[in-house]
Parts: sequence; structure tokens; C-alpha cells
Amino acid sequence: MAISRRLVQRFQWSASLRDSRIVLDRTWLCLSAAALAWSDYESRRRSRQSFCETEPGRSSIIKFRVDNDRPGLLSEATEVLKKQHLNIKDARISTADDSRAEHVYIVQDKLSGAGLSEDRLAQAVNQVREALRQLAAGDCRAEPWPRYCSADVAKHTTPEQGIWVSYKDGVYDITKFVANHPGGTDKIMLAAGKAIDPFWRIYQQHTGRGNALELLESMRIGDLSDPPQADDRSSCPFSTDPERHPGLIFHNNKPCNAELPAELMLDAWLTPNPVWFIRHHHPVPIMDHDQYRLVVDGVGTKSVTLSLEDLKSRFLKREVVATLQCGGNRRSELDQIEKTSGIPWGFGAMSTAKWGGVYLREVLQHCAGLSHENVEAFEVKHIIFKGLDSMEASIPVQKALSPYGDVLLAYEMNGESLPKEHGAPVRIIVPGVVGVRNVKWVGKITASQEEAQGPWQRGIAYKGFSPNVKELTGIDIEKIPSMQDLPVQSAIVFPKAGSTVELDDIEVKGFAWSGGGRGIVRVDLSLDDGKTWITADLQDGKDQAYNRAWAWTFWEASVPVPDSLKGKDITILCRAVDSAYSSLAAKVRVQVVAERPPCPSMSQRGTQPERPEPLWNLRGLNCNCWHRVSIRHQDD
Ligand code: HEM
Repeated sequence: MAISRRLVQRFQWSASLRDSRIVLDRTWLCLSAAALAWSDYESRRRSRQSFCETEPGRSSIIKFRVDNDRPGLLSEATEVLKKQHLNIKDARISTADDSRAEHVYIVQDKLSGAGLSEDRLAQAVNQVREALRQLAAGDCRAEPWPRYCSADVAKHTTPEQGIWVSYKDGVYDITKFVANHPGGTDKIMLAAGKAIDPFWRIYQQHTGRGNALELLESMRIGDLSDPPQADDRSSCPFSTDPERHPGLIFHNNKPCNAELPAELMLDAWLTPNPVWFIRHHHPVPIMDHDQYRLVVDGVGTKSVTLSLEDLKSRFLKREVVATLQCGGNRRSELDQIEKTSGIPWGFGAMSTAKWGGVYLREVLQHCAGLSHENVEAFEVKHIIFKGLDSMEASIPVQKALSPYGDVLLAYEMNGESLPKEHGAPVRIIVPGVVGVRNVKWVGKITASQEEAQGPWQRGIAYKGFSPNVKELTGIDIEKIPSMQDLPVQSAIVFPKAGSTVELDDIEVKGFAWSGGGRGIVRVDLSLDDGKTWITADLQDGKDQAYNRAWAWTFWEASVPVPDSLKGKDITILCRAVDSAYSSLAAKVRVQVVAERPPCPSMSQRGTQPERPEPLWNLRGLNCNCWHRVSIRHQDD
């Protein structure tokens, strides 16, 4: 890293709100990337390749017929199986009478996370049989999964019959999962009674680093006797996706979901385009810029069609510096409490750019005739964006038309034509609002009384639930508002977790940002779990306009190590306060009202919540608790 920093200092990427000149030495990218440790690259490259090849963790069945069953035997036997390097996916008693019972264990190999080969299974059963004999009389055997053919699967398409699907050579009962599907019930039901293989060839995020394969295997009920032919690689819908910078941290590649590495995050306030985080839902659409047409229509408008040239020549070019953040940023911290259903992002699912384009409000008002009077008269509530990749999302009309909302139809990113990867030729930038509403490759904009259709707006994908909600059957998801503005966020980028520091003062650096244009007013750091605090110096981004502070603020601090912590493990934590000071006010109220100490979820001492537990939610969204980094201090 030392080499990287020195190299980076020699090459300049400088841009600021005050100075709109962008100086980018193109060699910076290659050199700063080259300066990342090669081993890091290799391991990322390997992990990127291996996750694409992940196979479903196929499981095997071991049955234990017990002569004299007794309470607790099932869990004792489960422990025995675990010692044989088996992962237990499920353990249940399938039949029992007065004296005899049959225990069923669904197992996988612990090391490979996959099913057991015939030899390995036979060997495991022998070992398990011997060990179980110490616990109870009976016999143990391996059993094949029940076999079904595609015609059997096709008979199960309703909750009453059970909803079955197949994947490769497995059959799965997904009846209870359908309501919990992050991609929406409509999408998953397309595959009811069928093979999901062709659907997952389009939505390959299921076979990436999320937990879809694991979820699927937990629903296995049998083997498929007539599995579909292996994928035809030439028809891969992702084959025309652009080449990607190897410095990114890849979670999926088809579609691409990759985060900005911490090592490059603070090198430039405007994130260089090639290392910008990527959150795709589909393949990157191929678009000839001359053929590109944007349709603007809907209630209260007169429909217009605009080319890229029209946008560039008929409207003033505007520039907005904005940070975008994925709603699932820092999800991996919530996953440590209990696995959620999404990409396990670190804190790099956010980046910042200077976007160039035209104000959406000027196109809507001056070209499509959506005046404030028409908004009232036609009861327009939402502006819907449709991407050429079939992504769809909407924002409230107030944000779209506000003279202070700065919503942009962007065709430039950091002074260059918008890259294909980031939505070329035109994308939407909705500053201060969750990343998913910033629709790329936008082809249609519609004024509407209803919000957008689809899983990203109406499904559970970007909706929050209480930590108690683990099961969505019976919950009216439509009534839960979809995410728009994001809450205040901050993270310690340097030093890295696990590193060793030697000096008496620790140099700490990071970023802070808040949704809704709320600027960062303070960042606090603590080495004693919040008993005492040190205030960081705000750097780039601190002078943004009130309520239009769309970009992140960098900060740094020199934190003295107290004698009591010298030579010990130290946890540094940070929290940011935005211009709304909201939770600080809530805290004061809670303390005045409560006679007994407030419960952990209410005892937040800063604008960011203290702990992740009260934030946990099924989809792992909006993780913005105090950021903690553990390091070791080495005393001389
Ligand atoms: C049958 C078993 C299935 C399981 C266990 C499953 C599981 C999941 C999970 C865990 C996610 C969240 C992924 C993430 O946010 O990274 C997801 C998203 C999604 N799923 Fe599925 N899924 C299944 C079937 C399907 C089918 C058959 C389709 C399509 C017809 C589908 C379409 C989608 C879509 C469109 C998303 C949203 C992707 C995104 O926003 O990037 N899923 N699914």
C-alpha cells in the first residue's frame, strides 16, 4: 500500500466543487491499480472466477432407524454427524411409534459445501453408524433423494398443490419462499412447475456470492430424472458486457456487481470512472448512440421523443457532483447477525462523480409541458424511469421538479462521455436518493399517478421491515413505502481492519455522506466504545450548499492512544452527524421521557445508530450504524 500511495501522489486526479477543471492523468489508473498488491489482484481474480462456477450445494440423505428413541437423541446424533465433517442442512424425525423412530439428516460435505460422492457417503455412513451405536441401538443408512421427472414438477404450480421448480438435477418445493423472494413474486412464479435454469441464465446474480443457491438447496425435495441440457455458452446474454477494471471487488459478474476497494476510495474525491462501483440487474444493453431515442410521456404531458443530440443542443448543460450509494451498502455487517438475502457488500457500494447533462425538470416542464398546474390538475405523483435493460423505478414528482432537487439526465461522467457500464448514452441521476432510482440506459420517462411497477419499486427488494419480520407471507408489501432518501452514513477507510499501528497518535481517515442533500456537520471518533470522542477535520466536500450537499465529505483525524490502550487491541469507531441533527434530538427526548435506562435500540448517542442489531432487516438495507474497525497497537 505504501507504494500505491506514493505513486498516487505523483499522478493527479484533481477536481473540486470550487474548481470545475478536471485533470485526469490517464496513466493514474493503470499505475495506481498496478500499485495494488499483485497477490490481492490474483485472489480477487480467482474469487471472481470461482463464484461464477459455483454449483448448487447438492445434499445427501442419511437415515438413522432407532430402536428406542428418547428426547435429545436427535441433537446428540447431529453432533456425531458434525464430527464426520458433515454440514447438517436439516434434521428431523420422520416417523415414530412407541419404541421405534426414523431420524432423517440432510447433509453436505463441510469442506466443499457440496453433496457427497458415493464413496464419501458410504465411508461417512460407516463412521456415523459406529458412532451412533454408542448412543442408541438401531441402524444407519444413506438414501437417495426421491426421483421426479419434469412432468411431475409441472403438476405443482399453485400453493394448494405446492409450488415446485427444478434446477439442474434437483427438485425444490418453493411454496413458502415465494412471498419472501427479493426479486418479487411475479418473477419467481414465472418458473412455477418449470426448470429455473433458463431464468437464472438471465439473472445470474443467483449463482454469485449471495445466498440464493443455499436457500434453494434448503428447499430440496428430490432429484430430477430428466435434467435440462447444459447451458449453451454461446447464448450467454452477458457476452457483450464491457471489460472491467480488475481492481474492483467483484461479487457477481453476470450481471456485474462490484465495489470500489477501500485502497482507492480516498485517493480522489471524484471516483475515477473505471473503479466506480457497479450495481447491475441485467446485461449491459447495446445501444447505438445515433439511434438512441428518449420518450417522455404520461399524464399532464405532451409526449415528446428526443435524441441524444436534442438533449445536448436544446438544453443548457448542467453539472452536479453527487455520490450514489446502493441501498445494500454495508450489508455484510448485518449478515454477521443473521444472513439477509442480498449481495454481501462491504462499504464500497458507493462512489462519487461530477455528472454532466440536462436538468430533468427542464425537459419535463419546458419540453413535455408538465407545469405545476398540470401536476395539480392531473394529480401527477410519480415520475417513472424505464431503462433499456428493462429496469424500472420511480421518484416522487416533487423531487423531479424541485428547483433544488438537481435531478439530471446525465450524458457525461467526470468530464467524459458516460461509459457504457454506467448507463450510456443517458442515465438518470437523482442526488441524495438510493442508487436503484438512478436508472441507467434510460429510454422512457413517464409522469404518472402511480409509482413504477416491478420488484425494485413495489416488491421487497428496496423496502424495510422490522428485525422481527423473517417471513413475509400475509404481509401487504404494497403498503410499505419504497426507499427514497438515504440516512446518514460514515466509515473508517484507513487504517484497515486487522492492521497494526505503532505511533502514539493513530491517523484515521474516512468518508461521511447523507441522503436528501443533508451536509455533514461533524464526524466523531472514539477508542472507548463511545465514552469519549474526538472530532475529525472535515476535508473535501465540507463546503457544499445547504440541503444540496449531494457528495460525500472526506475527513481525517489524529487520535492519541491513551496509555491504557498502548500495546493492545483497539476498536476505533466513527459516527457522522448531518445537518438535520435528527437522532440527537430523538436521544434527548428519550432520556427526558424514560425513567429507566432506554433499551439498546433507543440509546443512540449520535445521528447514526449505535448498534447493527436494531437495524437488521430481511433484505439487509440501510446499514448505517457506527462503523467499527479493530486494529492492534504495537508499543515500542
Ligand atoms: C426458485 C428459487 C429462487 C431463489 C431461491 C431466489 C433467490 C433470490 C435472491 C436471494 C435474490 C436477491 C439477490 C440479490 O439481491 O443479490 C433474488 C433476486 C432476484 N430474483 Fe430470484 N430466486 C429464485 C428464483 C427466481 C426466478 C425463477 C426468477 C426469474 C424469473 C428470479 C428473478 C429475480 C430477480 C429479477 C431478482 C432481483 C435481482 C436484482 O435486483 O439484481 N428469481 N432471488
